[in-house]
Amino acid sequence: MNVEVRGLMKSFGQNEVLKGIDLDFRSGQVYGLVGRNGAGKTTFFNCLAGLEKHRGSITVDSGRLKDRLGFLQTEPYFPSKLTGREYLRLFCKARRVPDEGLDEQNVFDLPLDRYAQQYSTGMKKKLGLLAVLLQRNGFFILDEPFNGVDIHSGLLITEIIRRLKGEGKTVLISSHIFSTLKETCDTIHVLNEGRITETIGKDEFDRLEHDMVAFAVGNRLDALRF
Ligand SMILES: Nc1ncnc2c1ncn2[C@@H]1O[C@H](COP(=O)(O)OP(=O)(O)OP(=O)(O)O)[C@@H](O)[C@H]1O
Repeated sequence: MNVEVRGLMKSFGQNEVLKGIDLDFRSGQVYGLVGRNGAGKTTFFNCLAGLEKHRGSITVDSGRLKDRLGFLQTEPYFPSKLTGREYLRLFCKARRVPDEGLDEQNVFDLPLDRYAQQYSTGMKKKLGLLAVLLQRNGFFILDEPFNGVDIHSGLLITEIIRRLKGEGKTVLISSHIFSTLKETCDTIHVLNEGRITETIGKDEFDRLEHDMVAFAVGNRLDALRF
């Protein structure tokens, strides 16, 4: 699924968070979006998902984005009194895909008959991811998919992203853990003060990481006595 974003702008009152984003997302590609806390990554995702009003255009090569979008939010929301199994069924029903074989497809070994709201942080993330995977979407936005998940699950998620790419899906990830982006992405976009300031291909990931360490650490700690 190919998606073209042009001149996307979003403000909250006087706070101009996105000041004109132009990006292209292509089938079979994995994109990373990095930026400091508050840079606007989640706001950008919410605009793509149609959850926030914005200026600018989002064009899709076929159909409507929202009909093929799997959006894993940073903190997925779960209604009370809904079990993991019921949550997965609800997602399948929304896309009219079969909800059979949920136990076999429960690759994260989640306790599907417990209330999802009572899951741990990592379990909630994995349930949210499983739900959008079962829907067989074409475009995935994964907002911090590795946050809070254990090492085994992190490895599994890395492999899932590789396989989504192999299936020709489009994947957009944000993560504060650079190594996970290095392992999964083809391209990384840097969001800074409302604009995309750098777009980096695989061969430059090490250089970007080096620049980030230099900027983040530099001589900042010299004044700290511990
Ligand atoms: N609903 C809202 N109302 C007002 N301001 C908002 C709202 N949502 C986000 N913001 C502001 O927009 C800016 C970008 O926030 P956003 O959550 O998109 O950043 P982020 O890059 O995802 O940050 P983080 O890495 O911490 O998750 C911040 O200044 C934030 O306070």
